[in-house]
Amino acid sequence: MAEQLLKVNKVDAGYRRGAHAIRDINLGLHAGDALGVVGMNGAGKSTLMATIAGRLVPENGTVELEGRDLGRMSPDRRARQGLVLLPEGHQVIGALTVEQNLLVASGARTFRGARRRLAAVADLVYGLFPILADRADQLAGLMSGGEQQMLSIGRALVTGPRLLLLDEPSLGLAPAVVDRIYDALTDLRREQLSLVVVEQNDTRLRNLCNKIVVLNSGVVTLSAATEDTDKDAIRRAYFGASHLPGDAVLASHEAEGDSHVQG
Ligand SMILES: Nc1ncnc2c1ncn2[C@@H]1O[C@H](COP(=O)(O)OP(=O)(O)OP(=O)(O)O)[C@@H](O)[C@H]1O
Repeated sequence: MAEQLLKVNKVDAGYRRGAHAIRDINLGLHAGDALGVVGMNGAGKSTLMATIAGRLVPENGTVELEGRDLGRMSPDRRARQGLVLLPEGHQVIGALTVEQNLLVASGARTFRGARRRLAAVADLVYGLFPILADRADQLAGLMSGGEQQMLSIGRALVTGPRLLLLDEPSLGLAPAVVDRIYDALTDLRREQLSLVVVEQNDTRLRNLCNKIVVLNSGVVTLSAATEDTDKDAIRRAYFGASHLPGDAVLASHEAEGDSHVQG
């Protein structure tokens, strides 16, 4: 079998020595895979993403890219290797225009270099999100939450990722906007971009991703091919076998995930 693009091997990580927010995490991803990570508030999803991206150094275990232990490699260097994190919240510079945001995000040292990098992915970025082309000269800070999220994804794409980590890309967005974002992520998968996507709710992840992991209190409680799992199995892993709630509790979580108001 081909070498894994990403391997997370027995990782413990956290914010204080000995107090692990995530424990004994094992994950594997091949090129072209999309892995969905689901879990409730505080389950450890962002901690896992931060650890893969190099913002946190694991206390135990390793994160490997194509078989190479990334050790203490900085997030910037990981991004240059194609491992790019889009953290929670909109990652735009409000005082710059849409196009300037994309140029700055390219990381090129010269304006000409930035233009070249943007030109190389412009068809992809503007094809996914035509509104970014229409609003190229608008200040990013004046755009809606949904448009800012599209620009955030555009900024990540300009860096030329091979593996894109998205932390709750639907957070705070209206369902129609979330649909638009997930359509774009589906298109990116077709372009062979590998993805790890974190959400509190599994509904959209099950359509996008070929693998699903559920985190509960910092540990993996389910790890499966999406086709081998179903909503009930995810629900049990999500809440933990010792605490199976009634439908009302899950429904309220699902409603929370699907009914954010800002677009
Ligand atoms: N910067 C931090 N310093 C100390 N503890 C933290 C920090 N960030 C997160 N934690 C703790 O680590 C645990 C996991 O948090 P994490 O943010 O990874 O969960 P999450 O699944 O991403 O939650 P959410 O869906 O609310 O973003 C929680 O107990 C949280 O309180």
